[in-house]
Amino acid sequence: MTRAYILTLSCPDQPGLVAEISGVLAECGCTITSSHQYGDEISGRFFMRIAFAPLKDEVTEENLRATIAPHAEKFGMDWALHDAKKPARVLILVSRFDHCLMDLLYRRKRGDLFMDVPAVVSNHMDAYQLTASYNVPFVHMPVTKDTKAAQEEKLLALIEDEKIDLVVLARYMQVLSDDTCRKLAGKVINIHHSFLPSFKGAKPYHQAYEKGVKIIGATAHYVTADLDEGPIIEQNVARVSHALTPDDLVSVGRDVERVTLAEAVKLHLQHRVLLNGNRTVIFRDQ
Ligand SMILES: Nc1nc2c(c(=O)[nH]1)N[C@@H](CN(C=O)c1ccc(C(=O)N[C@@H](CCC(=O)O)C(=O)O)cc1)CN2
Repeated sequence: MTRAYILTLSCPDQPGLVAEISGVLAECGCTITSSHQYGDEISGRFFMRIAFAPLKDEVTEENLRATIAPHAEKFGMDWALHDAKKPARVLILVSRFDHCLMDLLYRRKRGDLFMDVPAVVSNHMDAYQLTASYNVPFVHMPVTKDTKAAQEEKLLALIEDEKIDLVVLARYMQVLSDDTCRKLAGKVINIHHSFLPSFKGAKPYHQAYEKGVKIIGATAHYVTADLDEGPIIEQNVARVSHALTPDDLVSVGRDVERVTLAEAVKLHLQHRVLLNGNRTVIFRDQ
């Protein structure tokens, strides 16, 4: 099987970074298949994503890491090397509304999302049938004010036991604790059903209706302890009119939400999203 890797990195910007990294990969007998870089003038940081393939069998992930490490240290890089042929293990959390869950499971079945889904977790039973229809294990974790902490401990144990790489909140309507957010930093993506920063909270469509907006949207972002404030990955919008009721807005929003979340998950799985403080750098292939 042909091997392929993705290197992502960020560091203080300075001359010679691209030459240094491409030189290291050439030294390892690797060919670069795609490369994106960006220098943020305001933060002074440099960001890079390189997809490459070894041309020699003796080049392994282990010796690639050993070769890259001293060069990365020299430049103070935050870096990660990913095996592009290894599917990520993704845990999906959902409450009652299953449109985003259905979209993710369908795209995985079609091969549009390169991931394994060891389980779906929900605080309700509404999504059980859908999950079962995709032969994915369903874990029911009801949450009340009294059981929230204990249920989050069970969730963290499941994430560890299943070696989960990414948690997706696909309309999961419980706020994760600060401690859980810290432990899972950069590994949880949420779909918020508004065009953030407008209409934060649990009922954005009703807020939008009351405001009489002409455009509604959805926002996929990394989850932080600050509700609906995490780094934004993807956003989309749809035009609406005065004639639409709050329920109509919910209906229009479903398609915007599922498309926005699926795109954000795809970008993350392809290691095209790099964190830049509370913002993101997105390296799309077109
Ligand atoms: N730590 C975080 N946890 C979660 C976030 C987040 O940004 N940070 N996003 C939410 C999803 N969400 C909006 O996108 C959201 C979900 C729920 C609520 C809310 O107020 N929930 C109430 C309970 C509501 C219910 O039981 O139906 C609450 O938790 O008291 C606001 C926003 C997912 N988690």
